[in-house]
Amino acid sequence: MGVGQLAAAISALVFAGAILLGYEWVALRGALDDETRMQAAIVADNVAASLMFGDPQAAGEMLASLRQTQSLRTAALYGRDGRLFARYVAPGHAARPGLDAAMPEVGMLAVTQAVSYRGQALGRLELVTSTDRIVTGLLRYAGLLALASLGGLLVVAVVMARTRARVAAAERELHYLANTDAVTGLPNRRATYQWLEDAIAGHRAKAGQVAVLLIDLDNFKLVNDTAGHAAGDVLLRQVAAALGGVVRPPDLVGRIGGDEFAVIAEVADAAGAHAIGERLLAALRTPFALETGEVFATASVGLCLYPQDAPGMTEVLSSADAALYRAKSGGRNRLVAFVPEMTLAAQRRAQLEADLRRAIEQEALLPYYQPQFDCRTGAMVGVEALLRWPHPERGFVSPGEFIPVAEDTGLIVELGRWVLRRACADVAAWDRQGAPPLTVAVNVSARQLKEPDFLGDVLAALHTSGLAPGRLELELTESLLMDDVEGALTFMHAVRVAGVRLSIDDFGTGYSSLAYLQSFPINQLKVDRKFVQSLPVAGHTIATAVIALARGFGLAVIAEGVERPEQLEWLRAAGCDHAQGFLLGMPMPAAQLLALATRPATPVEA
Ligand SMILES: Nc1nc2c(ncn2[C@@H]2O[C@@H]3COP(=O)(O)O[C@H]4[C@@H](O)[C@H](n5cnc6c(=O)[nH]c(N)nc65)O[C@@H]4COP(=O)(O)O[C@H]3[C@H]2O)c(=O)[nH]1
Repeated sequence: MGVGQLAAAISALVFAGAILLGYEWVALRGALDDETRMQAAIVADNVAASLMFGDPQAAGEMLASLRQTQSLRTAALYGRDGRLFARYVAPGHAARPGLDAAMPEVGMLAVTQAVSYRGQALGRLELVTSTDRIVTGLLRYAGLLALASLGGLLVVAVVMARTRARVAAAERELHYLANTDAVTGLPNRRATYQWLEDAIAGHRAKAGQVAVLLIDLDNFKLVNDTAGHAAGDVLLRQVAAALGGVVRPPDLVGRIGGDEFAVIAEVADAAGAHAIGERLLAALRTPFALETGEVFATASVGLCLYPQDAPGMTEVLSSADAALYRAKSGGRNRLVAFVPEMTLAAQRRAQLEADLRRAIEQEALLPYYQPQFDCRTGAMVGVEALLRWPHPERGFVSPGEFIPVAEDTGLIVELGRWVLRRACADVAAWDRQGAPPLTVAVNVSARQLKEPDFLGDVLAALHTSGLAPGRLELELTESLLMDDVEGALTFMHAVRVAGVRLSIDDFGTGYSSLAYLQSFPINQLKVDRKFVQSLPVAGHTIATAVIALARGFGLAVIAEGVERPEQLEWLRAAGCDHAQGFLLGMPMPAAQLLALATRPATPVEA
């Protein structure tokens, strides 16, 4: 209990005690008054005869009988003329001056009673009693009250002190929980940002810079998915320890997201910040030991300096984020420092995302179709569906620009579902309008494959359009397959059972191992246009190898990006089954493709 509270409690108790004592005084004094009056009435009756017969001795004896009454001080009987007739004075006390003495002394209570006989006034009797007994009782009562109050105060003070200690401990616990990451024990996002805010606020007058390094683990998701969450937590703790080993107080390492950490350090200049960034990368390049084996948790690091690169907390964070994004998109496992152009790129990207969201809502994107031809017969055998986005201000935006945004934001799931439905519906409609039975290849993103009901989406698109499953070909990229081999295999087997065809896009550009290739239930390999473009001068080694590989595994092979007749000629001679490219047909709107497909002669013969 604080001094102020104690004083308030004591004042309240004193006030309450005073009211109680006052009340008690009035009550007890009233009782004494009643008692004395009653005595006076009895004595008055008894002394009436003495007064009437003028016998003061008998009256004095009668008054003296009151000696048993402890508090009585004097009893005096006055005649009709007001003269004293008889008196009793308690031993050790003085007599009162007379009946008309105005007020009784302090501590005394005086009661007068008329003495009469059959209605005839004979005189007056005055009894004076002391209130000492009441005062003594009240003092005792006040003492007890004070003792009880003190005891109560003591108990309250002890209880309050304990409650306070408990509240303080709970507050400390809450503060810890609110500011600490439960897995690593590092400051969490909130505490890290608070630290940054304080560092910026405290820095203003100082020289040097506050460096913000955002660290994103490159392989964490893979570890979490393959080795389980417990292993993921162990890895996070080891990473936290490794980062902590690089940074010295007062600099801070915090965990600000699933696999995102931040380091806030006060440095002399940009070189100092770079040095920390490099040390962080080096610390994460050493393998971490998990129960399932060693893993490498390399990281991408984005660096931004306050005040050199950004004027405040929000800007410094978004700029570090832009640098981190650049580090990730630039191939990961690297440190990228913020440069002003990144802000523009980030703004452009954010704008693109907003525009894309709107375009998807308004179904403003278009499926274009690029024809695919049989290299031997020259007949059109299929199409590849390629998205086009006619942007109201920017004209056609390249899928190379908006597909990664759609993938990052998850918009690709909805977009991909829509393309699937449109592509199947368009090809089925062409059938009805006299086109040859074309296959339609649709690109699939890794994110779509991870959707639990992607297979359901594929089957629904086929069912709604009425297209035979064998006419739909899903194009999967090598990197997509290697991202989650088990998941991809499960999906591939299921979709193949349904009769849908599978093709590996951009073959030769990823890291697929031949062992995997053997286990993938695919129908076709697609030679990447990078190899086709340098044909026939260069690139033929890989192109020949891919064609041979396809033959070996009993797969069809298609070449994309055929731009020149000699490339087509080379592919035809090398035994490539199908070809697509600007030479044979540009990606075009559905109506134009239908016109081309229903035309008697095919361009490959040209
Ligand atoms: N230089 C050259 N290029 C040629 C030639 N013939 C065709 N191309 C281009 O090559 C790309 C082939 O598509 P991709 O490898 O699947 O690569 C596609 C694909 O990965 C992605 N994409 C496009 N539409 C979709 C879609 O609906 N879903 C998904 N997930 N990705 C899509 O965007 C990428 C780029 O698409 P586009 O810009 O349409 O670019 C297309 C096409 O226009 C040629 O002779 N020379």
